Order: sequence, then structure tokens, then C-alpha cells
Amino acid sequence: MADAYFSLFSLILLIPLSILIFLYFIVRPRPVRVPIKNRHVFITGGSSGIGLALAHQFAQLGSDVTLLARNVSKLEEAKESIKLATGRDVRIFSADVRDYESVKKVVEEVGVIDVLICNHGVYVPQELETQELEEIKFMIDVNLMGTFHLIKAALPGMKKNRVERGPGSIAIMSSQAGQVGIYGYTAYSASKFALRGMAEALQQEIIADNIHISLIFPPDTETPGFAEENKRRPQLTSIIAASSGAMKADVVAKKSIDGIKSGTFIVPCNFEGFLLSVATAGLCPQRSFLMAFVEVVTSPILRIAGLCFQWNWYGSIEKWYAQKK
Ligand SMILES: NC(=O)C1=CN([C@@H]2O[C@H](COP(=O)(O)OP(=O)(O)OC[C@H]3O[C@@H](n4cnc5c(N)ncnc54)[C@H](OP(=O)(O)O)[C@@H]3O)[C@@H](O)[C@H]2O)C=CC1
Ligand SMILES: CCCCCCCCCCCCCCCC(=O)[C@@H](N)CO
Repeated sequence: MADAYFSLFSLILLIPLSILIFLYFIVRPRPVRVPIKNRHVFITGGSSGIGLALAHQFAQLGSDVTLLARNVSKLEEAKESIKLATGRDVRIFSADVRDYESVKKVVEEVGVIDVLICNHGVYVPQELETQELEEIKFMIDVNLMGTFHLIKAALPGMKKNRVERGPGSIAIMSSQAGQVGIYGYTAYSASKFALRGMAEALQQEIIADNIHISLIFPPDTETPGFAEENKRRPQLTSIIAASSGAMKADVVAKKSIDGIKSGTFIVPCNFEGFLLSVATAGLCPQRSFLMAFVEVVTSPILRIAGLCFQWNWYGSIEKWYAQKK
């Protein structure tokens, strides 16, 4: 009897253990550390919100920071506040990420970039039926095409001397609305989901150049842009987004930097975001065998959790439309 218990026990232990060992050997790409100190970090949308918080923290960590955004006075304000807080000078450039030529000009002027952070982004929530095509195009142009422009302009320089300079990084600011479609975000979600497709493909193209992609997925975050968004956000968008709470920009920035430093491909920012990332792991690259293990063993449970969230969201939608009638 004791023997039977023992073999049952070892079987229960042996299965997860062998999965763990298997995953340890097969996860790709291999783990990496991306250095930050004295590296050139280029941040778009660095004059406000999450980008500004990132700029402060990178400067604090001893990086050489360059910011790009459109509005010059906001950029100057950012430069001043970073100088005051950290004693470090940051370079600022005004350009619209929608304009490839001007993005290229800035990128060529600033020299080799080690960490490229595509953080710029716009969000104008509204139901598709009433949203103007112009606004839809605006979100796709800034969020998606703007990111293409940046990466295309920066890649040749980033690839140069990569062996001597150590690992490089391209970080892309998505959103939890880029992992699950949310009411009121047809265009925004499309633009952010698209970034993931691009990132998965691009990681395969640049892994040999020692450049590592991090996709960051924040929930609602308290920023000037979010305050603007809230003035016109459909009620249902807010109700559904509230499932993941709201974060402060500097906490999102801290999580992002940790993700970038460890070359993590999918970077969630809060606990709900962690669940969402595991539930939507799909075929994304995974460097950590422990995270891969969590993905493997929790997948059926998280599918059930995801279905419960949808049940809850569709309930809210039903209730909201019933009240409207
Ligand atoms: N706040 C939130 O709730 C969440 C935000 N995100 C994402 O995080 C990122 C930052 O958001 P957040 O900090 O809230 O945004 P803010 O609106 O506070 O700041 C946006 C920044 O992007 C710049 N920017 C906007 N359009 C362009 C453009 N065409 N060319 C160059 N720069 C541009 C802005 O400067 P300027 O206007 O001067 O050009 C500003 O510096 C976005 O990608 C957003 O989608 C993701 C999840 C949640
Ligand atoms: C299986 C478990 C699931 C876990 C919970 C899922 C919760 C999803 C909530 C999604 C919220 C999306 C907010 C987008 C914010 C944003 O991008 C705008 N503020 C514009 O910037």
C-alpha cells in the first residue's frame, strides 16, 4: 500500500518536473539582460504621461535620454523637470511620427540608439458606427504607422556595432486593449493588436542582431491623455476597462523598465494584466521557462476565467442597453 502511494506521489511530482526540465531547454529566445546605464534611450511621446515617467526613471538610472514629440513647449517643460529632478540633460526633438522623413532626420541626427521606446499613442474612444473615419485613420496612422516609421528609421543604426555595444531593445507601448477587444475601442484595439503581430514577426528578423523586443500592456493609467479621454469615453468602455483598475504612470514606467532590462517579450503591468497575458500567450516567444510553465499548467483555468470576464462584460452591455430603452 505504502508502495502504491509512493509511486503515485512520484508520478504526480515527476510529470510537472519533466515538463519544467523540458521547457528549460526549449524556450526561445534565450534569456538576456539589456544594459541601461550609459546607454542611449530614445523615447517617443516622452513629454507627457507614461513616456515622461519613463524619461525620468531612465535619466535617474544613468541613461542618455532623447525625447521626441510634437509640441515644443511640452518638450521643453519635460527637459527642465528632468534636469531639476535628476541633474541630467536630455535632448529633445519635435516631429510627428506620422511623417517618415522628419522621423528619419531626427533618428539620423541623434546617433546610435540602444533602447528605442515607441510610446507615442493616441486614443479616441467611440462606437464604430458614429466614429468619423478620419479619427479611425488618425489612430491607425499614429499608433501603427508611426511605430513602423520609427523602427524602420532606427534599425540600420541600432544594428551597427551591436556586438560591442551589447544587447539592444525595442520597446513598444501597447495596451490591455491590445490583448482583448474592448467596447468603444474598435480602432484603438485594432491599432494595438496590430503592434503585436508586427513585434512577433520583427523579433524573428532581428534576434540575430541581438536586439530584443518588449511589448508593454498597461491598463488605464492616470496621464494627461487619459484625463482627456475620460471626457468623452462611452460609459460601457469605462465599465469594462474598470475590470483592470487604474495605475499611476510611474508604476507603469517601473514595470516597463524591468521588462525591458530582462528582454521580456510580453510585459504586463498589474495582476489582471498578468492573468490576461498568460491567457493570451498564444504563440508569442517566451524566454522564461518558469513563465512558460505557468502558461502551460494554467491555460484551462485561465480560459474559464476569461469566459467569466466575457460573461460579466456582456451582462453589463445587456443591462446598459435595457436601461437605455
Ligand atoms: N493612459 C492610459 O490609460 C494608457 C495608455 N496606453 C498607451 O501608452 C502610451 C502613452 O499614453 P499616455 O501617457 O496616456 O499619453 P499622453 O497623451 O499623456 O501622451 C502622449 C505622448 O505622445 C506624444 N504624441 C502623440 N501623438 C504624437 C505624434 N503624432 N507624433 C509624435 N508624438 C506624439 C504626445 O506629445 P505631442 O502631443 O506633443 O506630440 C505625448 O508626449 C500610448 O501609446 C497609449 O496608447 C496604454 C494603456 C493605457
Ligand atoms: C483571464 C483573465 C482576464 C483578466 C482581466 C482582464 C481585464 C481587461 C481589461 C481591459 C482594460 C483595457 C484598458 C485599456 C486602457 C487604454 O489603453 C486606454 N486608457 C487608452 O490609453
